[in-house]
Amino acid sequence: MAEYKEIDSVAVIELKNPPANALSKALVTGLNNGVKRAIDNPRIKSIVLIGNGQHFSAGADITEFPRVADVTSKQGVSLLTVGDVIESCNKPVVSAIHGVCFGGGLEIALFSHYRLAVQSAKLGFPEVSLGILPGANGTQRLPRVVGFEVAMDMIVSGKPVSAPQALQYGILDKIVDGDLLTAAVQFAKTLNTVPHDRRLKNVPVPNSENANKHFEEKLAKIKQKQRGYIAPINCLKAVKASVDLPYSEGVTKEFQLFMELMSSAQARGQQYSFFSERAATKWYLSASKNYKVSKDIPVKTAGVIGAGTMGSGIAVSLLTSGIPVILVEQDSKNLERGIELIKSILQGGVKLKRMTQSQMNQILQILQPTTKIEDLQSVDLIIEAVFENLKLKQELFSKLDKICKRDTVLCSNTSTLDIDKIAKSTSRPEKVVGTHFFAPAHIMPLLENVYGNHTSAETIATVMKLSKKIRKIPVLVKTCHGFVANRTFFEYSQELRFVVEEGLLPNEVDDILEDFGMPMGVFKVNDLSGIDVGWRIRQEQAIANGFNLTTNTRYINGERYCAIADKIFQAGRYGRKTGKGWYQYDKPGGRVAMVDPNVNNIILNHCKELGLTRRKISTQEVIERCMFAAINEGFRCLEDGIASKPEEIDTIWLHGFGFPRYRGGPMFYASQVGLRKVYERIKYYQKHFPETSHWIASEMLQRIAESGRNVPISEWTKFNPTPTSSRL
Ligand SMILES: CCC/C=C/C(=O)SCCNC(=O)CCNC(=O)[C@H](O)C(C)(C)COP(=O)([O-])OP(=O)([O-])OC[C@H]1O[C@@H](n2cnc3c(N)ncnc32)[C@H](O)[C@@H]1OP(=O)([O-])[O-]
Repeated sequence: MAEYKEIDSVAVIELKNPPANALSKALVTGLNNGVKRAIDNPRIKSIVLIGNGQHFSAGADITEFPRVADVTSKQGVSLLTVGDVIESCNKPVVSAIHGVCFGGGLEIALFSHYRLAVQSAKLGFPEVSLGILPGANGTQRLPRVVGFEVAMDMIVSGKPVSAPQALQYGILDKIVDGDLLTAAVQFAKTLNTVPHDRRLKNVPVPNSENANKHFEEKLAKIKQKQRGYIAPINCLKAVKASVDLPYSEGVTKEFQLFMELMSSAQARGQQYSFFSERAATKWYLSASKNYKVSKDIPVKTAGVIGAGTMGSGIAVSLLTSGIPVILVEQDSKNLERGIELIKSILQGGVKLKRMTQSQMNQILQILQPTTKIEDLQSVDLIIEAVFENLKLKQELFSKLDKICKRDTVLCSNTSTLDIDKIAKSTSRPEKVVGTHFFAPAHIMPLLENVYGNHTSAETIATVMKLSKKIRKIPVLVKTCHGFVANRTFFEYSQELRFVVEEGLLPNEVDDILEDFGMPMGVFKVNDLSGIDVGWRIRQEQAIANGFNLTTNTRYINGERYCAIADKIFQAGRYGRKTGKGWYQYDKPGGRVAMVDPNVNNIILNHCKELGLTRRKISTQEVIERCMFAAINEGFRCLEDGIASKPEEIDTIWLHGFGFPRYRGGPMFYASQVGLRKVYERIKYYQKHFPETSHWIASEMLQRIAESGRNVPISEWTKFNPTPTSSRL
């Protein structure tokens, strides 16, 4: 776990816990033993700490977190005990850093007396994203190196800094070229004693004159931008303690704030999210088709068809990852508009200093716009982003099948359509796959990849690998109407329209959702995506299923239907783009949403016409109805084999819909509420709303709820009544 060796007068202790040298109990004990052995050996004059493999250390071992005392207490060997041993050691200790040096790893480095790194190293305190704070004195030590403001920014944001930036801040003493171990040993040999100010607890926090002002400003920002999150606030308070209190009292304050977080439900949600988004990327169809064994086709060139908002965003994701793109539109006017869109997205990146003008120009060099679809004949992969219409997509795929080389992967950016129906129009169904991007495609992290009955493992491996290359979080699901994202979101939003029909106004519902932690209420989301878009989808579905949808429709095949959204559409209110939808906006395309009495009139008149008596609806009822409807559908996705584990559904909601990370995702939320209670409330709503089939409880949910025990999420799928053998 920690390997000890001696190079002349230098003891080298190598942290070894693949893949990221997480500081497990065993590693920390090994490190402690190693440092003590070096201290006891009179021939040893200095000590080098270095990481084995790709990283120095990714920090404390998150899998051990439930045992809080092990991580922080001074009993047994904890990060703090070994930290004290390192800092008080009379032989100079040098941390030699490569890869990542995060969290507890950086705390070890800050207990060390000197820090060296290679140019590519990254250093930071990501704890805030796990719902905690750097509880091994990181909040007290970093400010003593970089000052209050920089420490506050680093710890509250959780964002790492590059080695050159760390050198500038004074976190690093030196950046070294060539072999890190050789350079670190050489450096360590030049050291004899440990100067007083190399033990950070002896050093005052520099540049802290304006700490109160910075504190207040940051607090206000957190409350506005990270509404509901408690970790950033405790991180901020802990860093402030480094200025307000002597070191020994500061660490006590840090411990108290740390324990508050560690025992919170938010930390459980955020730590679950860390593991669930990793679990979600591990796809498995069978022993011979899974993320471990299936080989991908390298994507060296790509095509994007359709240069609208989605197509342009997708092209930007590929281009900025270094993949040359051939962008196809049907005429030069649309193509020109797409190019301008791409340029304006990239220009935004330049403005935000995410790239330089010259990098932007280089990116544009690998963009090849064209109106000739034949130009796609030799690309490795194509993503189609045309209008959401099955016939149109089938015609396009049939054409591509004839034009493209045999092993080109054909992807559809459909958000709902059955991949098998699209694949049927080609002679290569094994090469057809869904890549459902979320708008804006160059920003939203989720990529819902969808396989059909004939999609090959090689094709799946290709899109899953590509997703990571273009910095997306991929989830693989099976084809069906709406896949997981839209299937579950549909039930959530439909239930909220019913709530409006029964008594609340759209802004009242949105306020409740935003207080719950959603970044935007569902009616604001609707305005953003376009009320006309939803209307068109409903109309197409109605035509496909042979019924006539009017603004008087109340039931479809016995199912409750709410026509208020259709009435909003009929009033010419298409959403933000027209300056009015469920809300009134400051201008067409504007962002400031205001309550509009005209909308309230449409809703009230609708209820009057139908003879509906409106009632007061509690916050609890609103949350239960939208969340439990989505959760029930999530269980049905598991039953149908559309999702293979609850973590996939949660990752989709976290990264596709901005579900609050501290609640883990809807399925984790259900586990926290308790599945017995969720099930009972679903039964209750079924009794009250028998004309809504999404209240028929999933059999899988029922089985778990009636098992009489608290089944952990990892075991839920064992209760699947209809297991699809290939997915288990
Ligand atoms: C005392 C209190 C104060 C201290 C608090 C802390 O330090 S809090 C900690 C603060 N630190 C963080 O928050 C850092 C979190 N980690 C990261 O940011 C990234 O994992 C990475 C940059 C280290 C590697 O990225 P990458 O894209 O190359 O790879 P990848 O992301 O797929 O990970 C590979 C495998 O390593 C696993 N694993 C990783 N770290 C840990 C860990 N700390 N623990 C356990 N496991 C960890 C990960 O689960 C995965 O396992 P799997 O699925 O293969 O079984």
